[in-house]
Amino acid sequence: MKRQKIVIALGGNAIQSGDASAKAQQMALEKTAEQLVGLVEAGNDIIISHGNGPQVGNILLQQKAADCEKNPAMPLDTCGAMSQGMIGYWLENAMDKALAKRKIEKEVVGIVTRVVVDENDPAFINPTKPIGPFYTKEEAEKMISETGASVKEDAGRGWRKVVPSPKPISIQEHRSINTLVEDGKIVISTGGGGIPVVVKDGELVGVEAVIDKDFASEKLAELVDADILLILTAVDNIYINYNKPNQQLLDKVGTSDLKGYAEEGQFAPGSMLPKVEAAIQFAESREGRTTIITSLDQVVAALEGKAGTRVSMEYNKMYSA
Ligand SMILES: Nc1ncnc2c1ncn2[C@@H]1O[C@H](COP(=O)(O)OP(=O)(O)O)[C@@H](O)[C@H]1O
Ligand SMILES: NC(=O)OP(=O)(O)O
Repeated sequence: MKRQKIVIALGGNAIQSGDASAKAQQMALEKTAEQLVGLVEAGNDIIISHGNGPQVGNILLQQKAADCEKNPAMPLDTCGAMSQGMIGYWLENAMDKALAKRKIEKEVVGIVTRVVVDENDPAFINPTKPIGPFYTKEEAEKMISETGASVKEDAGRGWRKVVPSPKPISIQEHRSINTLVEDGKIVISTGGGGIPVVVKDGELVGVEAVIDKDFASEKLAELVDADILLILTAVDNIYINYNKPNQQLLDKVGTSDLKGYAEEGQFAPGSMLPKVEAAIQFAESREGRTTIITSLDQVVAALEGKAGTRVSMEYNKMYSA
């Protein structure tokens, strides 16, 4: 396999599947790291990013539960930073352990990453990013009437608190991230989509938001000039007519066809749609760039072209030729 620079966006199931305890999440990340090390063993340079929706929502609830004069609740940008540090720390330990098992000597470095957004992004007046635990419809309605909270249905899975999710414009630490990866380090960065900041009077100021980690990973992949954006989630492939009797797996798809499928409404907003949009954006950002969407189990096979969905402009030409 040719050596490639890969930005990996880890989906929720790589960190947490039900049990939100530290132990369970650390164990999930150990399994995740075992798979990711396969990419390092094959000689690739990797930068790992990850989601934080469940974790940042839980941290926010913990803040509110403890809120008092001597122990004030922290704002959402700071909760995002906490989730980034927490998951980054677990991931560093998990990667170290998996590397040691395979006798690979590589340093793992976590970077606290700030992501610049636009303070006029329309997302600030239309919160859409689900965070924290799931609620029933009845619980959600009670929360809305009692607290005025923004709570919405999340892709058919239940009801969750929603917060603004502005689009990433730039990644403050991208040059240092690239220096580290070029120096052979495994870098963990842009966790939870990055800590959202806006530029005010020449300074970076945190804002109440959670950036989508697939969009932030895409931005990072462009900025570090990655070859591949690897989006890992719970399914092996993207499908059209997903979960219907005529479901069809996509293995290689051109960005033009994928845009068409998205316009048809093939991808659920809030779950597969942001991944598809990020996939198209990266694949179209420059000739030769590929996005792969697959599951953790298929990660090495997908890099070898034997699994997963590959998105590239190359396939537009192939099918229109
Ligand atoms: N057309 C589709 N093809 C594949 N998966 C889809 C599709 N539409 C919706 N999905 C769902 O989207 C999920 C991925 O979104 P989500 O769980 O939000 O991502 P994450 O892994 O980042 O937490 C898949 O596990 C699948 O259930
Ligand atoms: N920040 C973010 O996109 O997290 P999730 O992937 O967990 O929703």
